[in-house]
Amino acid sequence: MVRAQQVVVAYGATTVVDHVDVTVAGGEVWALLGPNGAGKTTLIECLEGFRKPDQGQVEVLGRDPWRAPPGWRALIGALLQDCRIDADLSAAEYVQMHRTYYRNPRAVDDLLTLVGLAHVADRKVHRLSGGERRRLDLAIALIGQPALFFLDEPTTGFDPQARREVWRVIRDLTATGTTVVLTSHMLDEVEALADRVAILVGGRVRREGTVAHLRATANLPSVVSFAASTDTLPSLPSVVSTSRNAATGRWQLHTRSPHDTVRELETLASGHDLAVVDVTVRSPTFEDVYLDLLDDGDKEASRA
Ligand SMILES: Nc1ncnc2c1ncn2[C@@H]1O[C@H](COP(=O)(O)OP(=O)(O)OP(=O)(O)O)[C@@H](O)[C@H]1O
Repeated sequence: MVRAQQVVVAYGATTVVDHVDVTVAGGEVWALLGPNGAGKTTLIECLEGFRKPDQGQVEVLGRDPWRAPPGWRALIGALLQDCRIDADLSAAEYVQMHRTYYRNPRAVDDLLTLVGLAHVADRKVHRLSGGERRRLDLAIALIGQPALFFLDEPTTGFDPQARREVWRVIRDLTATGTTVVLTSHMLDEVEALADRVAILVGGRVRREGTVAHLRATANLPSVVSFAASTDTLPSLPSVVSTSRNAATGRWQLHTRSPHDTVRELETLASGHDLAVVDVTVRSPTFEDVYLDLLDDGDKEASRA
């Protein structure tokens, strides 16, 4: 669906996309992550045909997006970051107005139901809440039944329940073969939706793979934490490092095998008649993994 090779974009003397390769297969959710200013929007604009790369080849649905015919654009849906809706129309009228731009538009009712806005179909657009407007953006982006869907921060401003509803809409789309290119700073969203992730730092892809692959590569420790009636602890074989929270007095054991650590802790407690209570185990989140990879990326960039 998407193939980009050695894409370079520079603004004046500053290269913001630096020899990037992208491959996205049909029906896949491919997520692009990276800190502010990493070059994500610039790269996505090249894939959408809104920007011509200075170097490299881009092919989307078999065409160069920059020179693609109008029929090509009808196969692409895009939910941009800053859609501003300003109209004295109802939600249904607003969708209907946009339907006239498409050859095979989805029905208004279907679209409003799909994004959970059927109950406000007759409400004026300017009276919709922020989250409802964003859902209306999503409805508009889905009118043409796109084969490839660009989603930029799709759930910004949504409440937790609404976010999950949008995730469901996205999963339903991919189940019917739609391919999704997602950019988001919300790592739980990326973890919930993405089949593959690329991490862009300083215009270069520093890491790529499934969330599980990125987790395994990072190999971050879990934390076993507990309260205990002691000021000293002997070292346990599975523990990488030990710390104690001065305010709460809780112990924290950093470990790559939390099961072993809990077992060793039980043995220690029973052997020394030690009261160990309120034991919790926290695995690294995808956010921990991402931040760790960014640290590594920074080190690699400074070495380069
Ligand atoms: N028209 C322009 N002229 C000069 N510099 C630009 C222009 N557009 C973007 N930039 C710079 O290029 C870099 C990459 O911008 P881009 O918008 O692609 O980043 P991003 O990863 O999408 O960031 P964010 O997460 O903040 O949206 C930034 O440093 C930005 O300031």
